[in-house]
Amino acid sequence: MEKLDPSRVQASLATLPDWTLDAACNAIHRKFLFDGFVEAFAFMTQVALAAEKRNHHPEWSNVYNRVHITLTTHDAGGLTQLDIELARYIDAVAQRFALRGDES
Ligand SMILES: C[C@H](O)[C@H](O)[C@H]1CNC2=NC(N)=NC(=O)C2=N1
Repeated sequence: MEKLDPSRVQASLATLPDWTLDAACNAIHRKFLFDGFVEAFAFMTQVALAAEKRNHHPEWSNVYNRVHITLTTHDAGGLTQLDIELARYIDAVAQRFALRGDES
């Protein structure tokens, strides 16, 4: 999978307003705040199954009701279309939960 060039990254991010690009433009990240651990883990379970199906996996951490996700393509050394598509899927899953915000 080809690394996206900077203009493609910018264009894709325009459609993913809740995701932040890192300084090196090699990864995007988003923080989620759920009602509690059960909701956070249910969200993670759905994302995990989709990630495994795509063979494209998030870097993430969870503390109680917080989930922090970073997406990058290790094999390409940066962002690819796989990250953009996984981010879109993750946003769709998150929409089914009552998010308390994405502040940390
Ligand atoms: C061997 C296996 O196919 C690769 O390591 C896959 C697995 N999941 C992956 N996930 C992500 N985010 N980036 C990768 O480059 C990647 N590579």
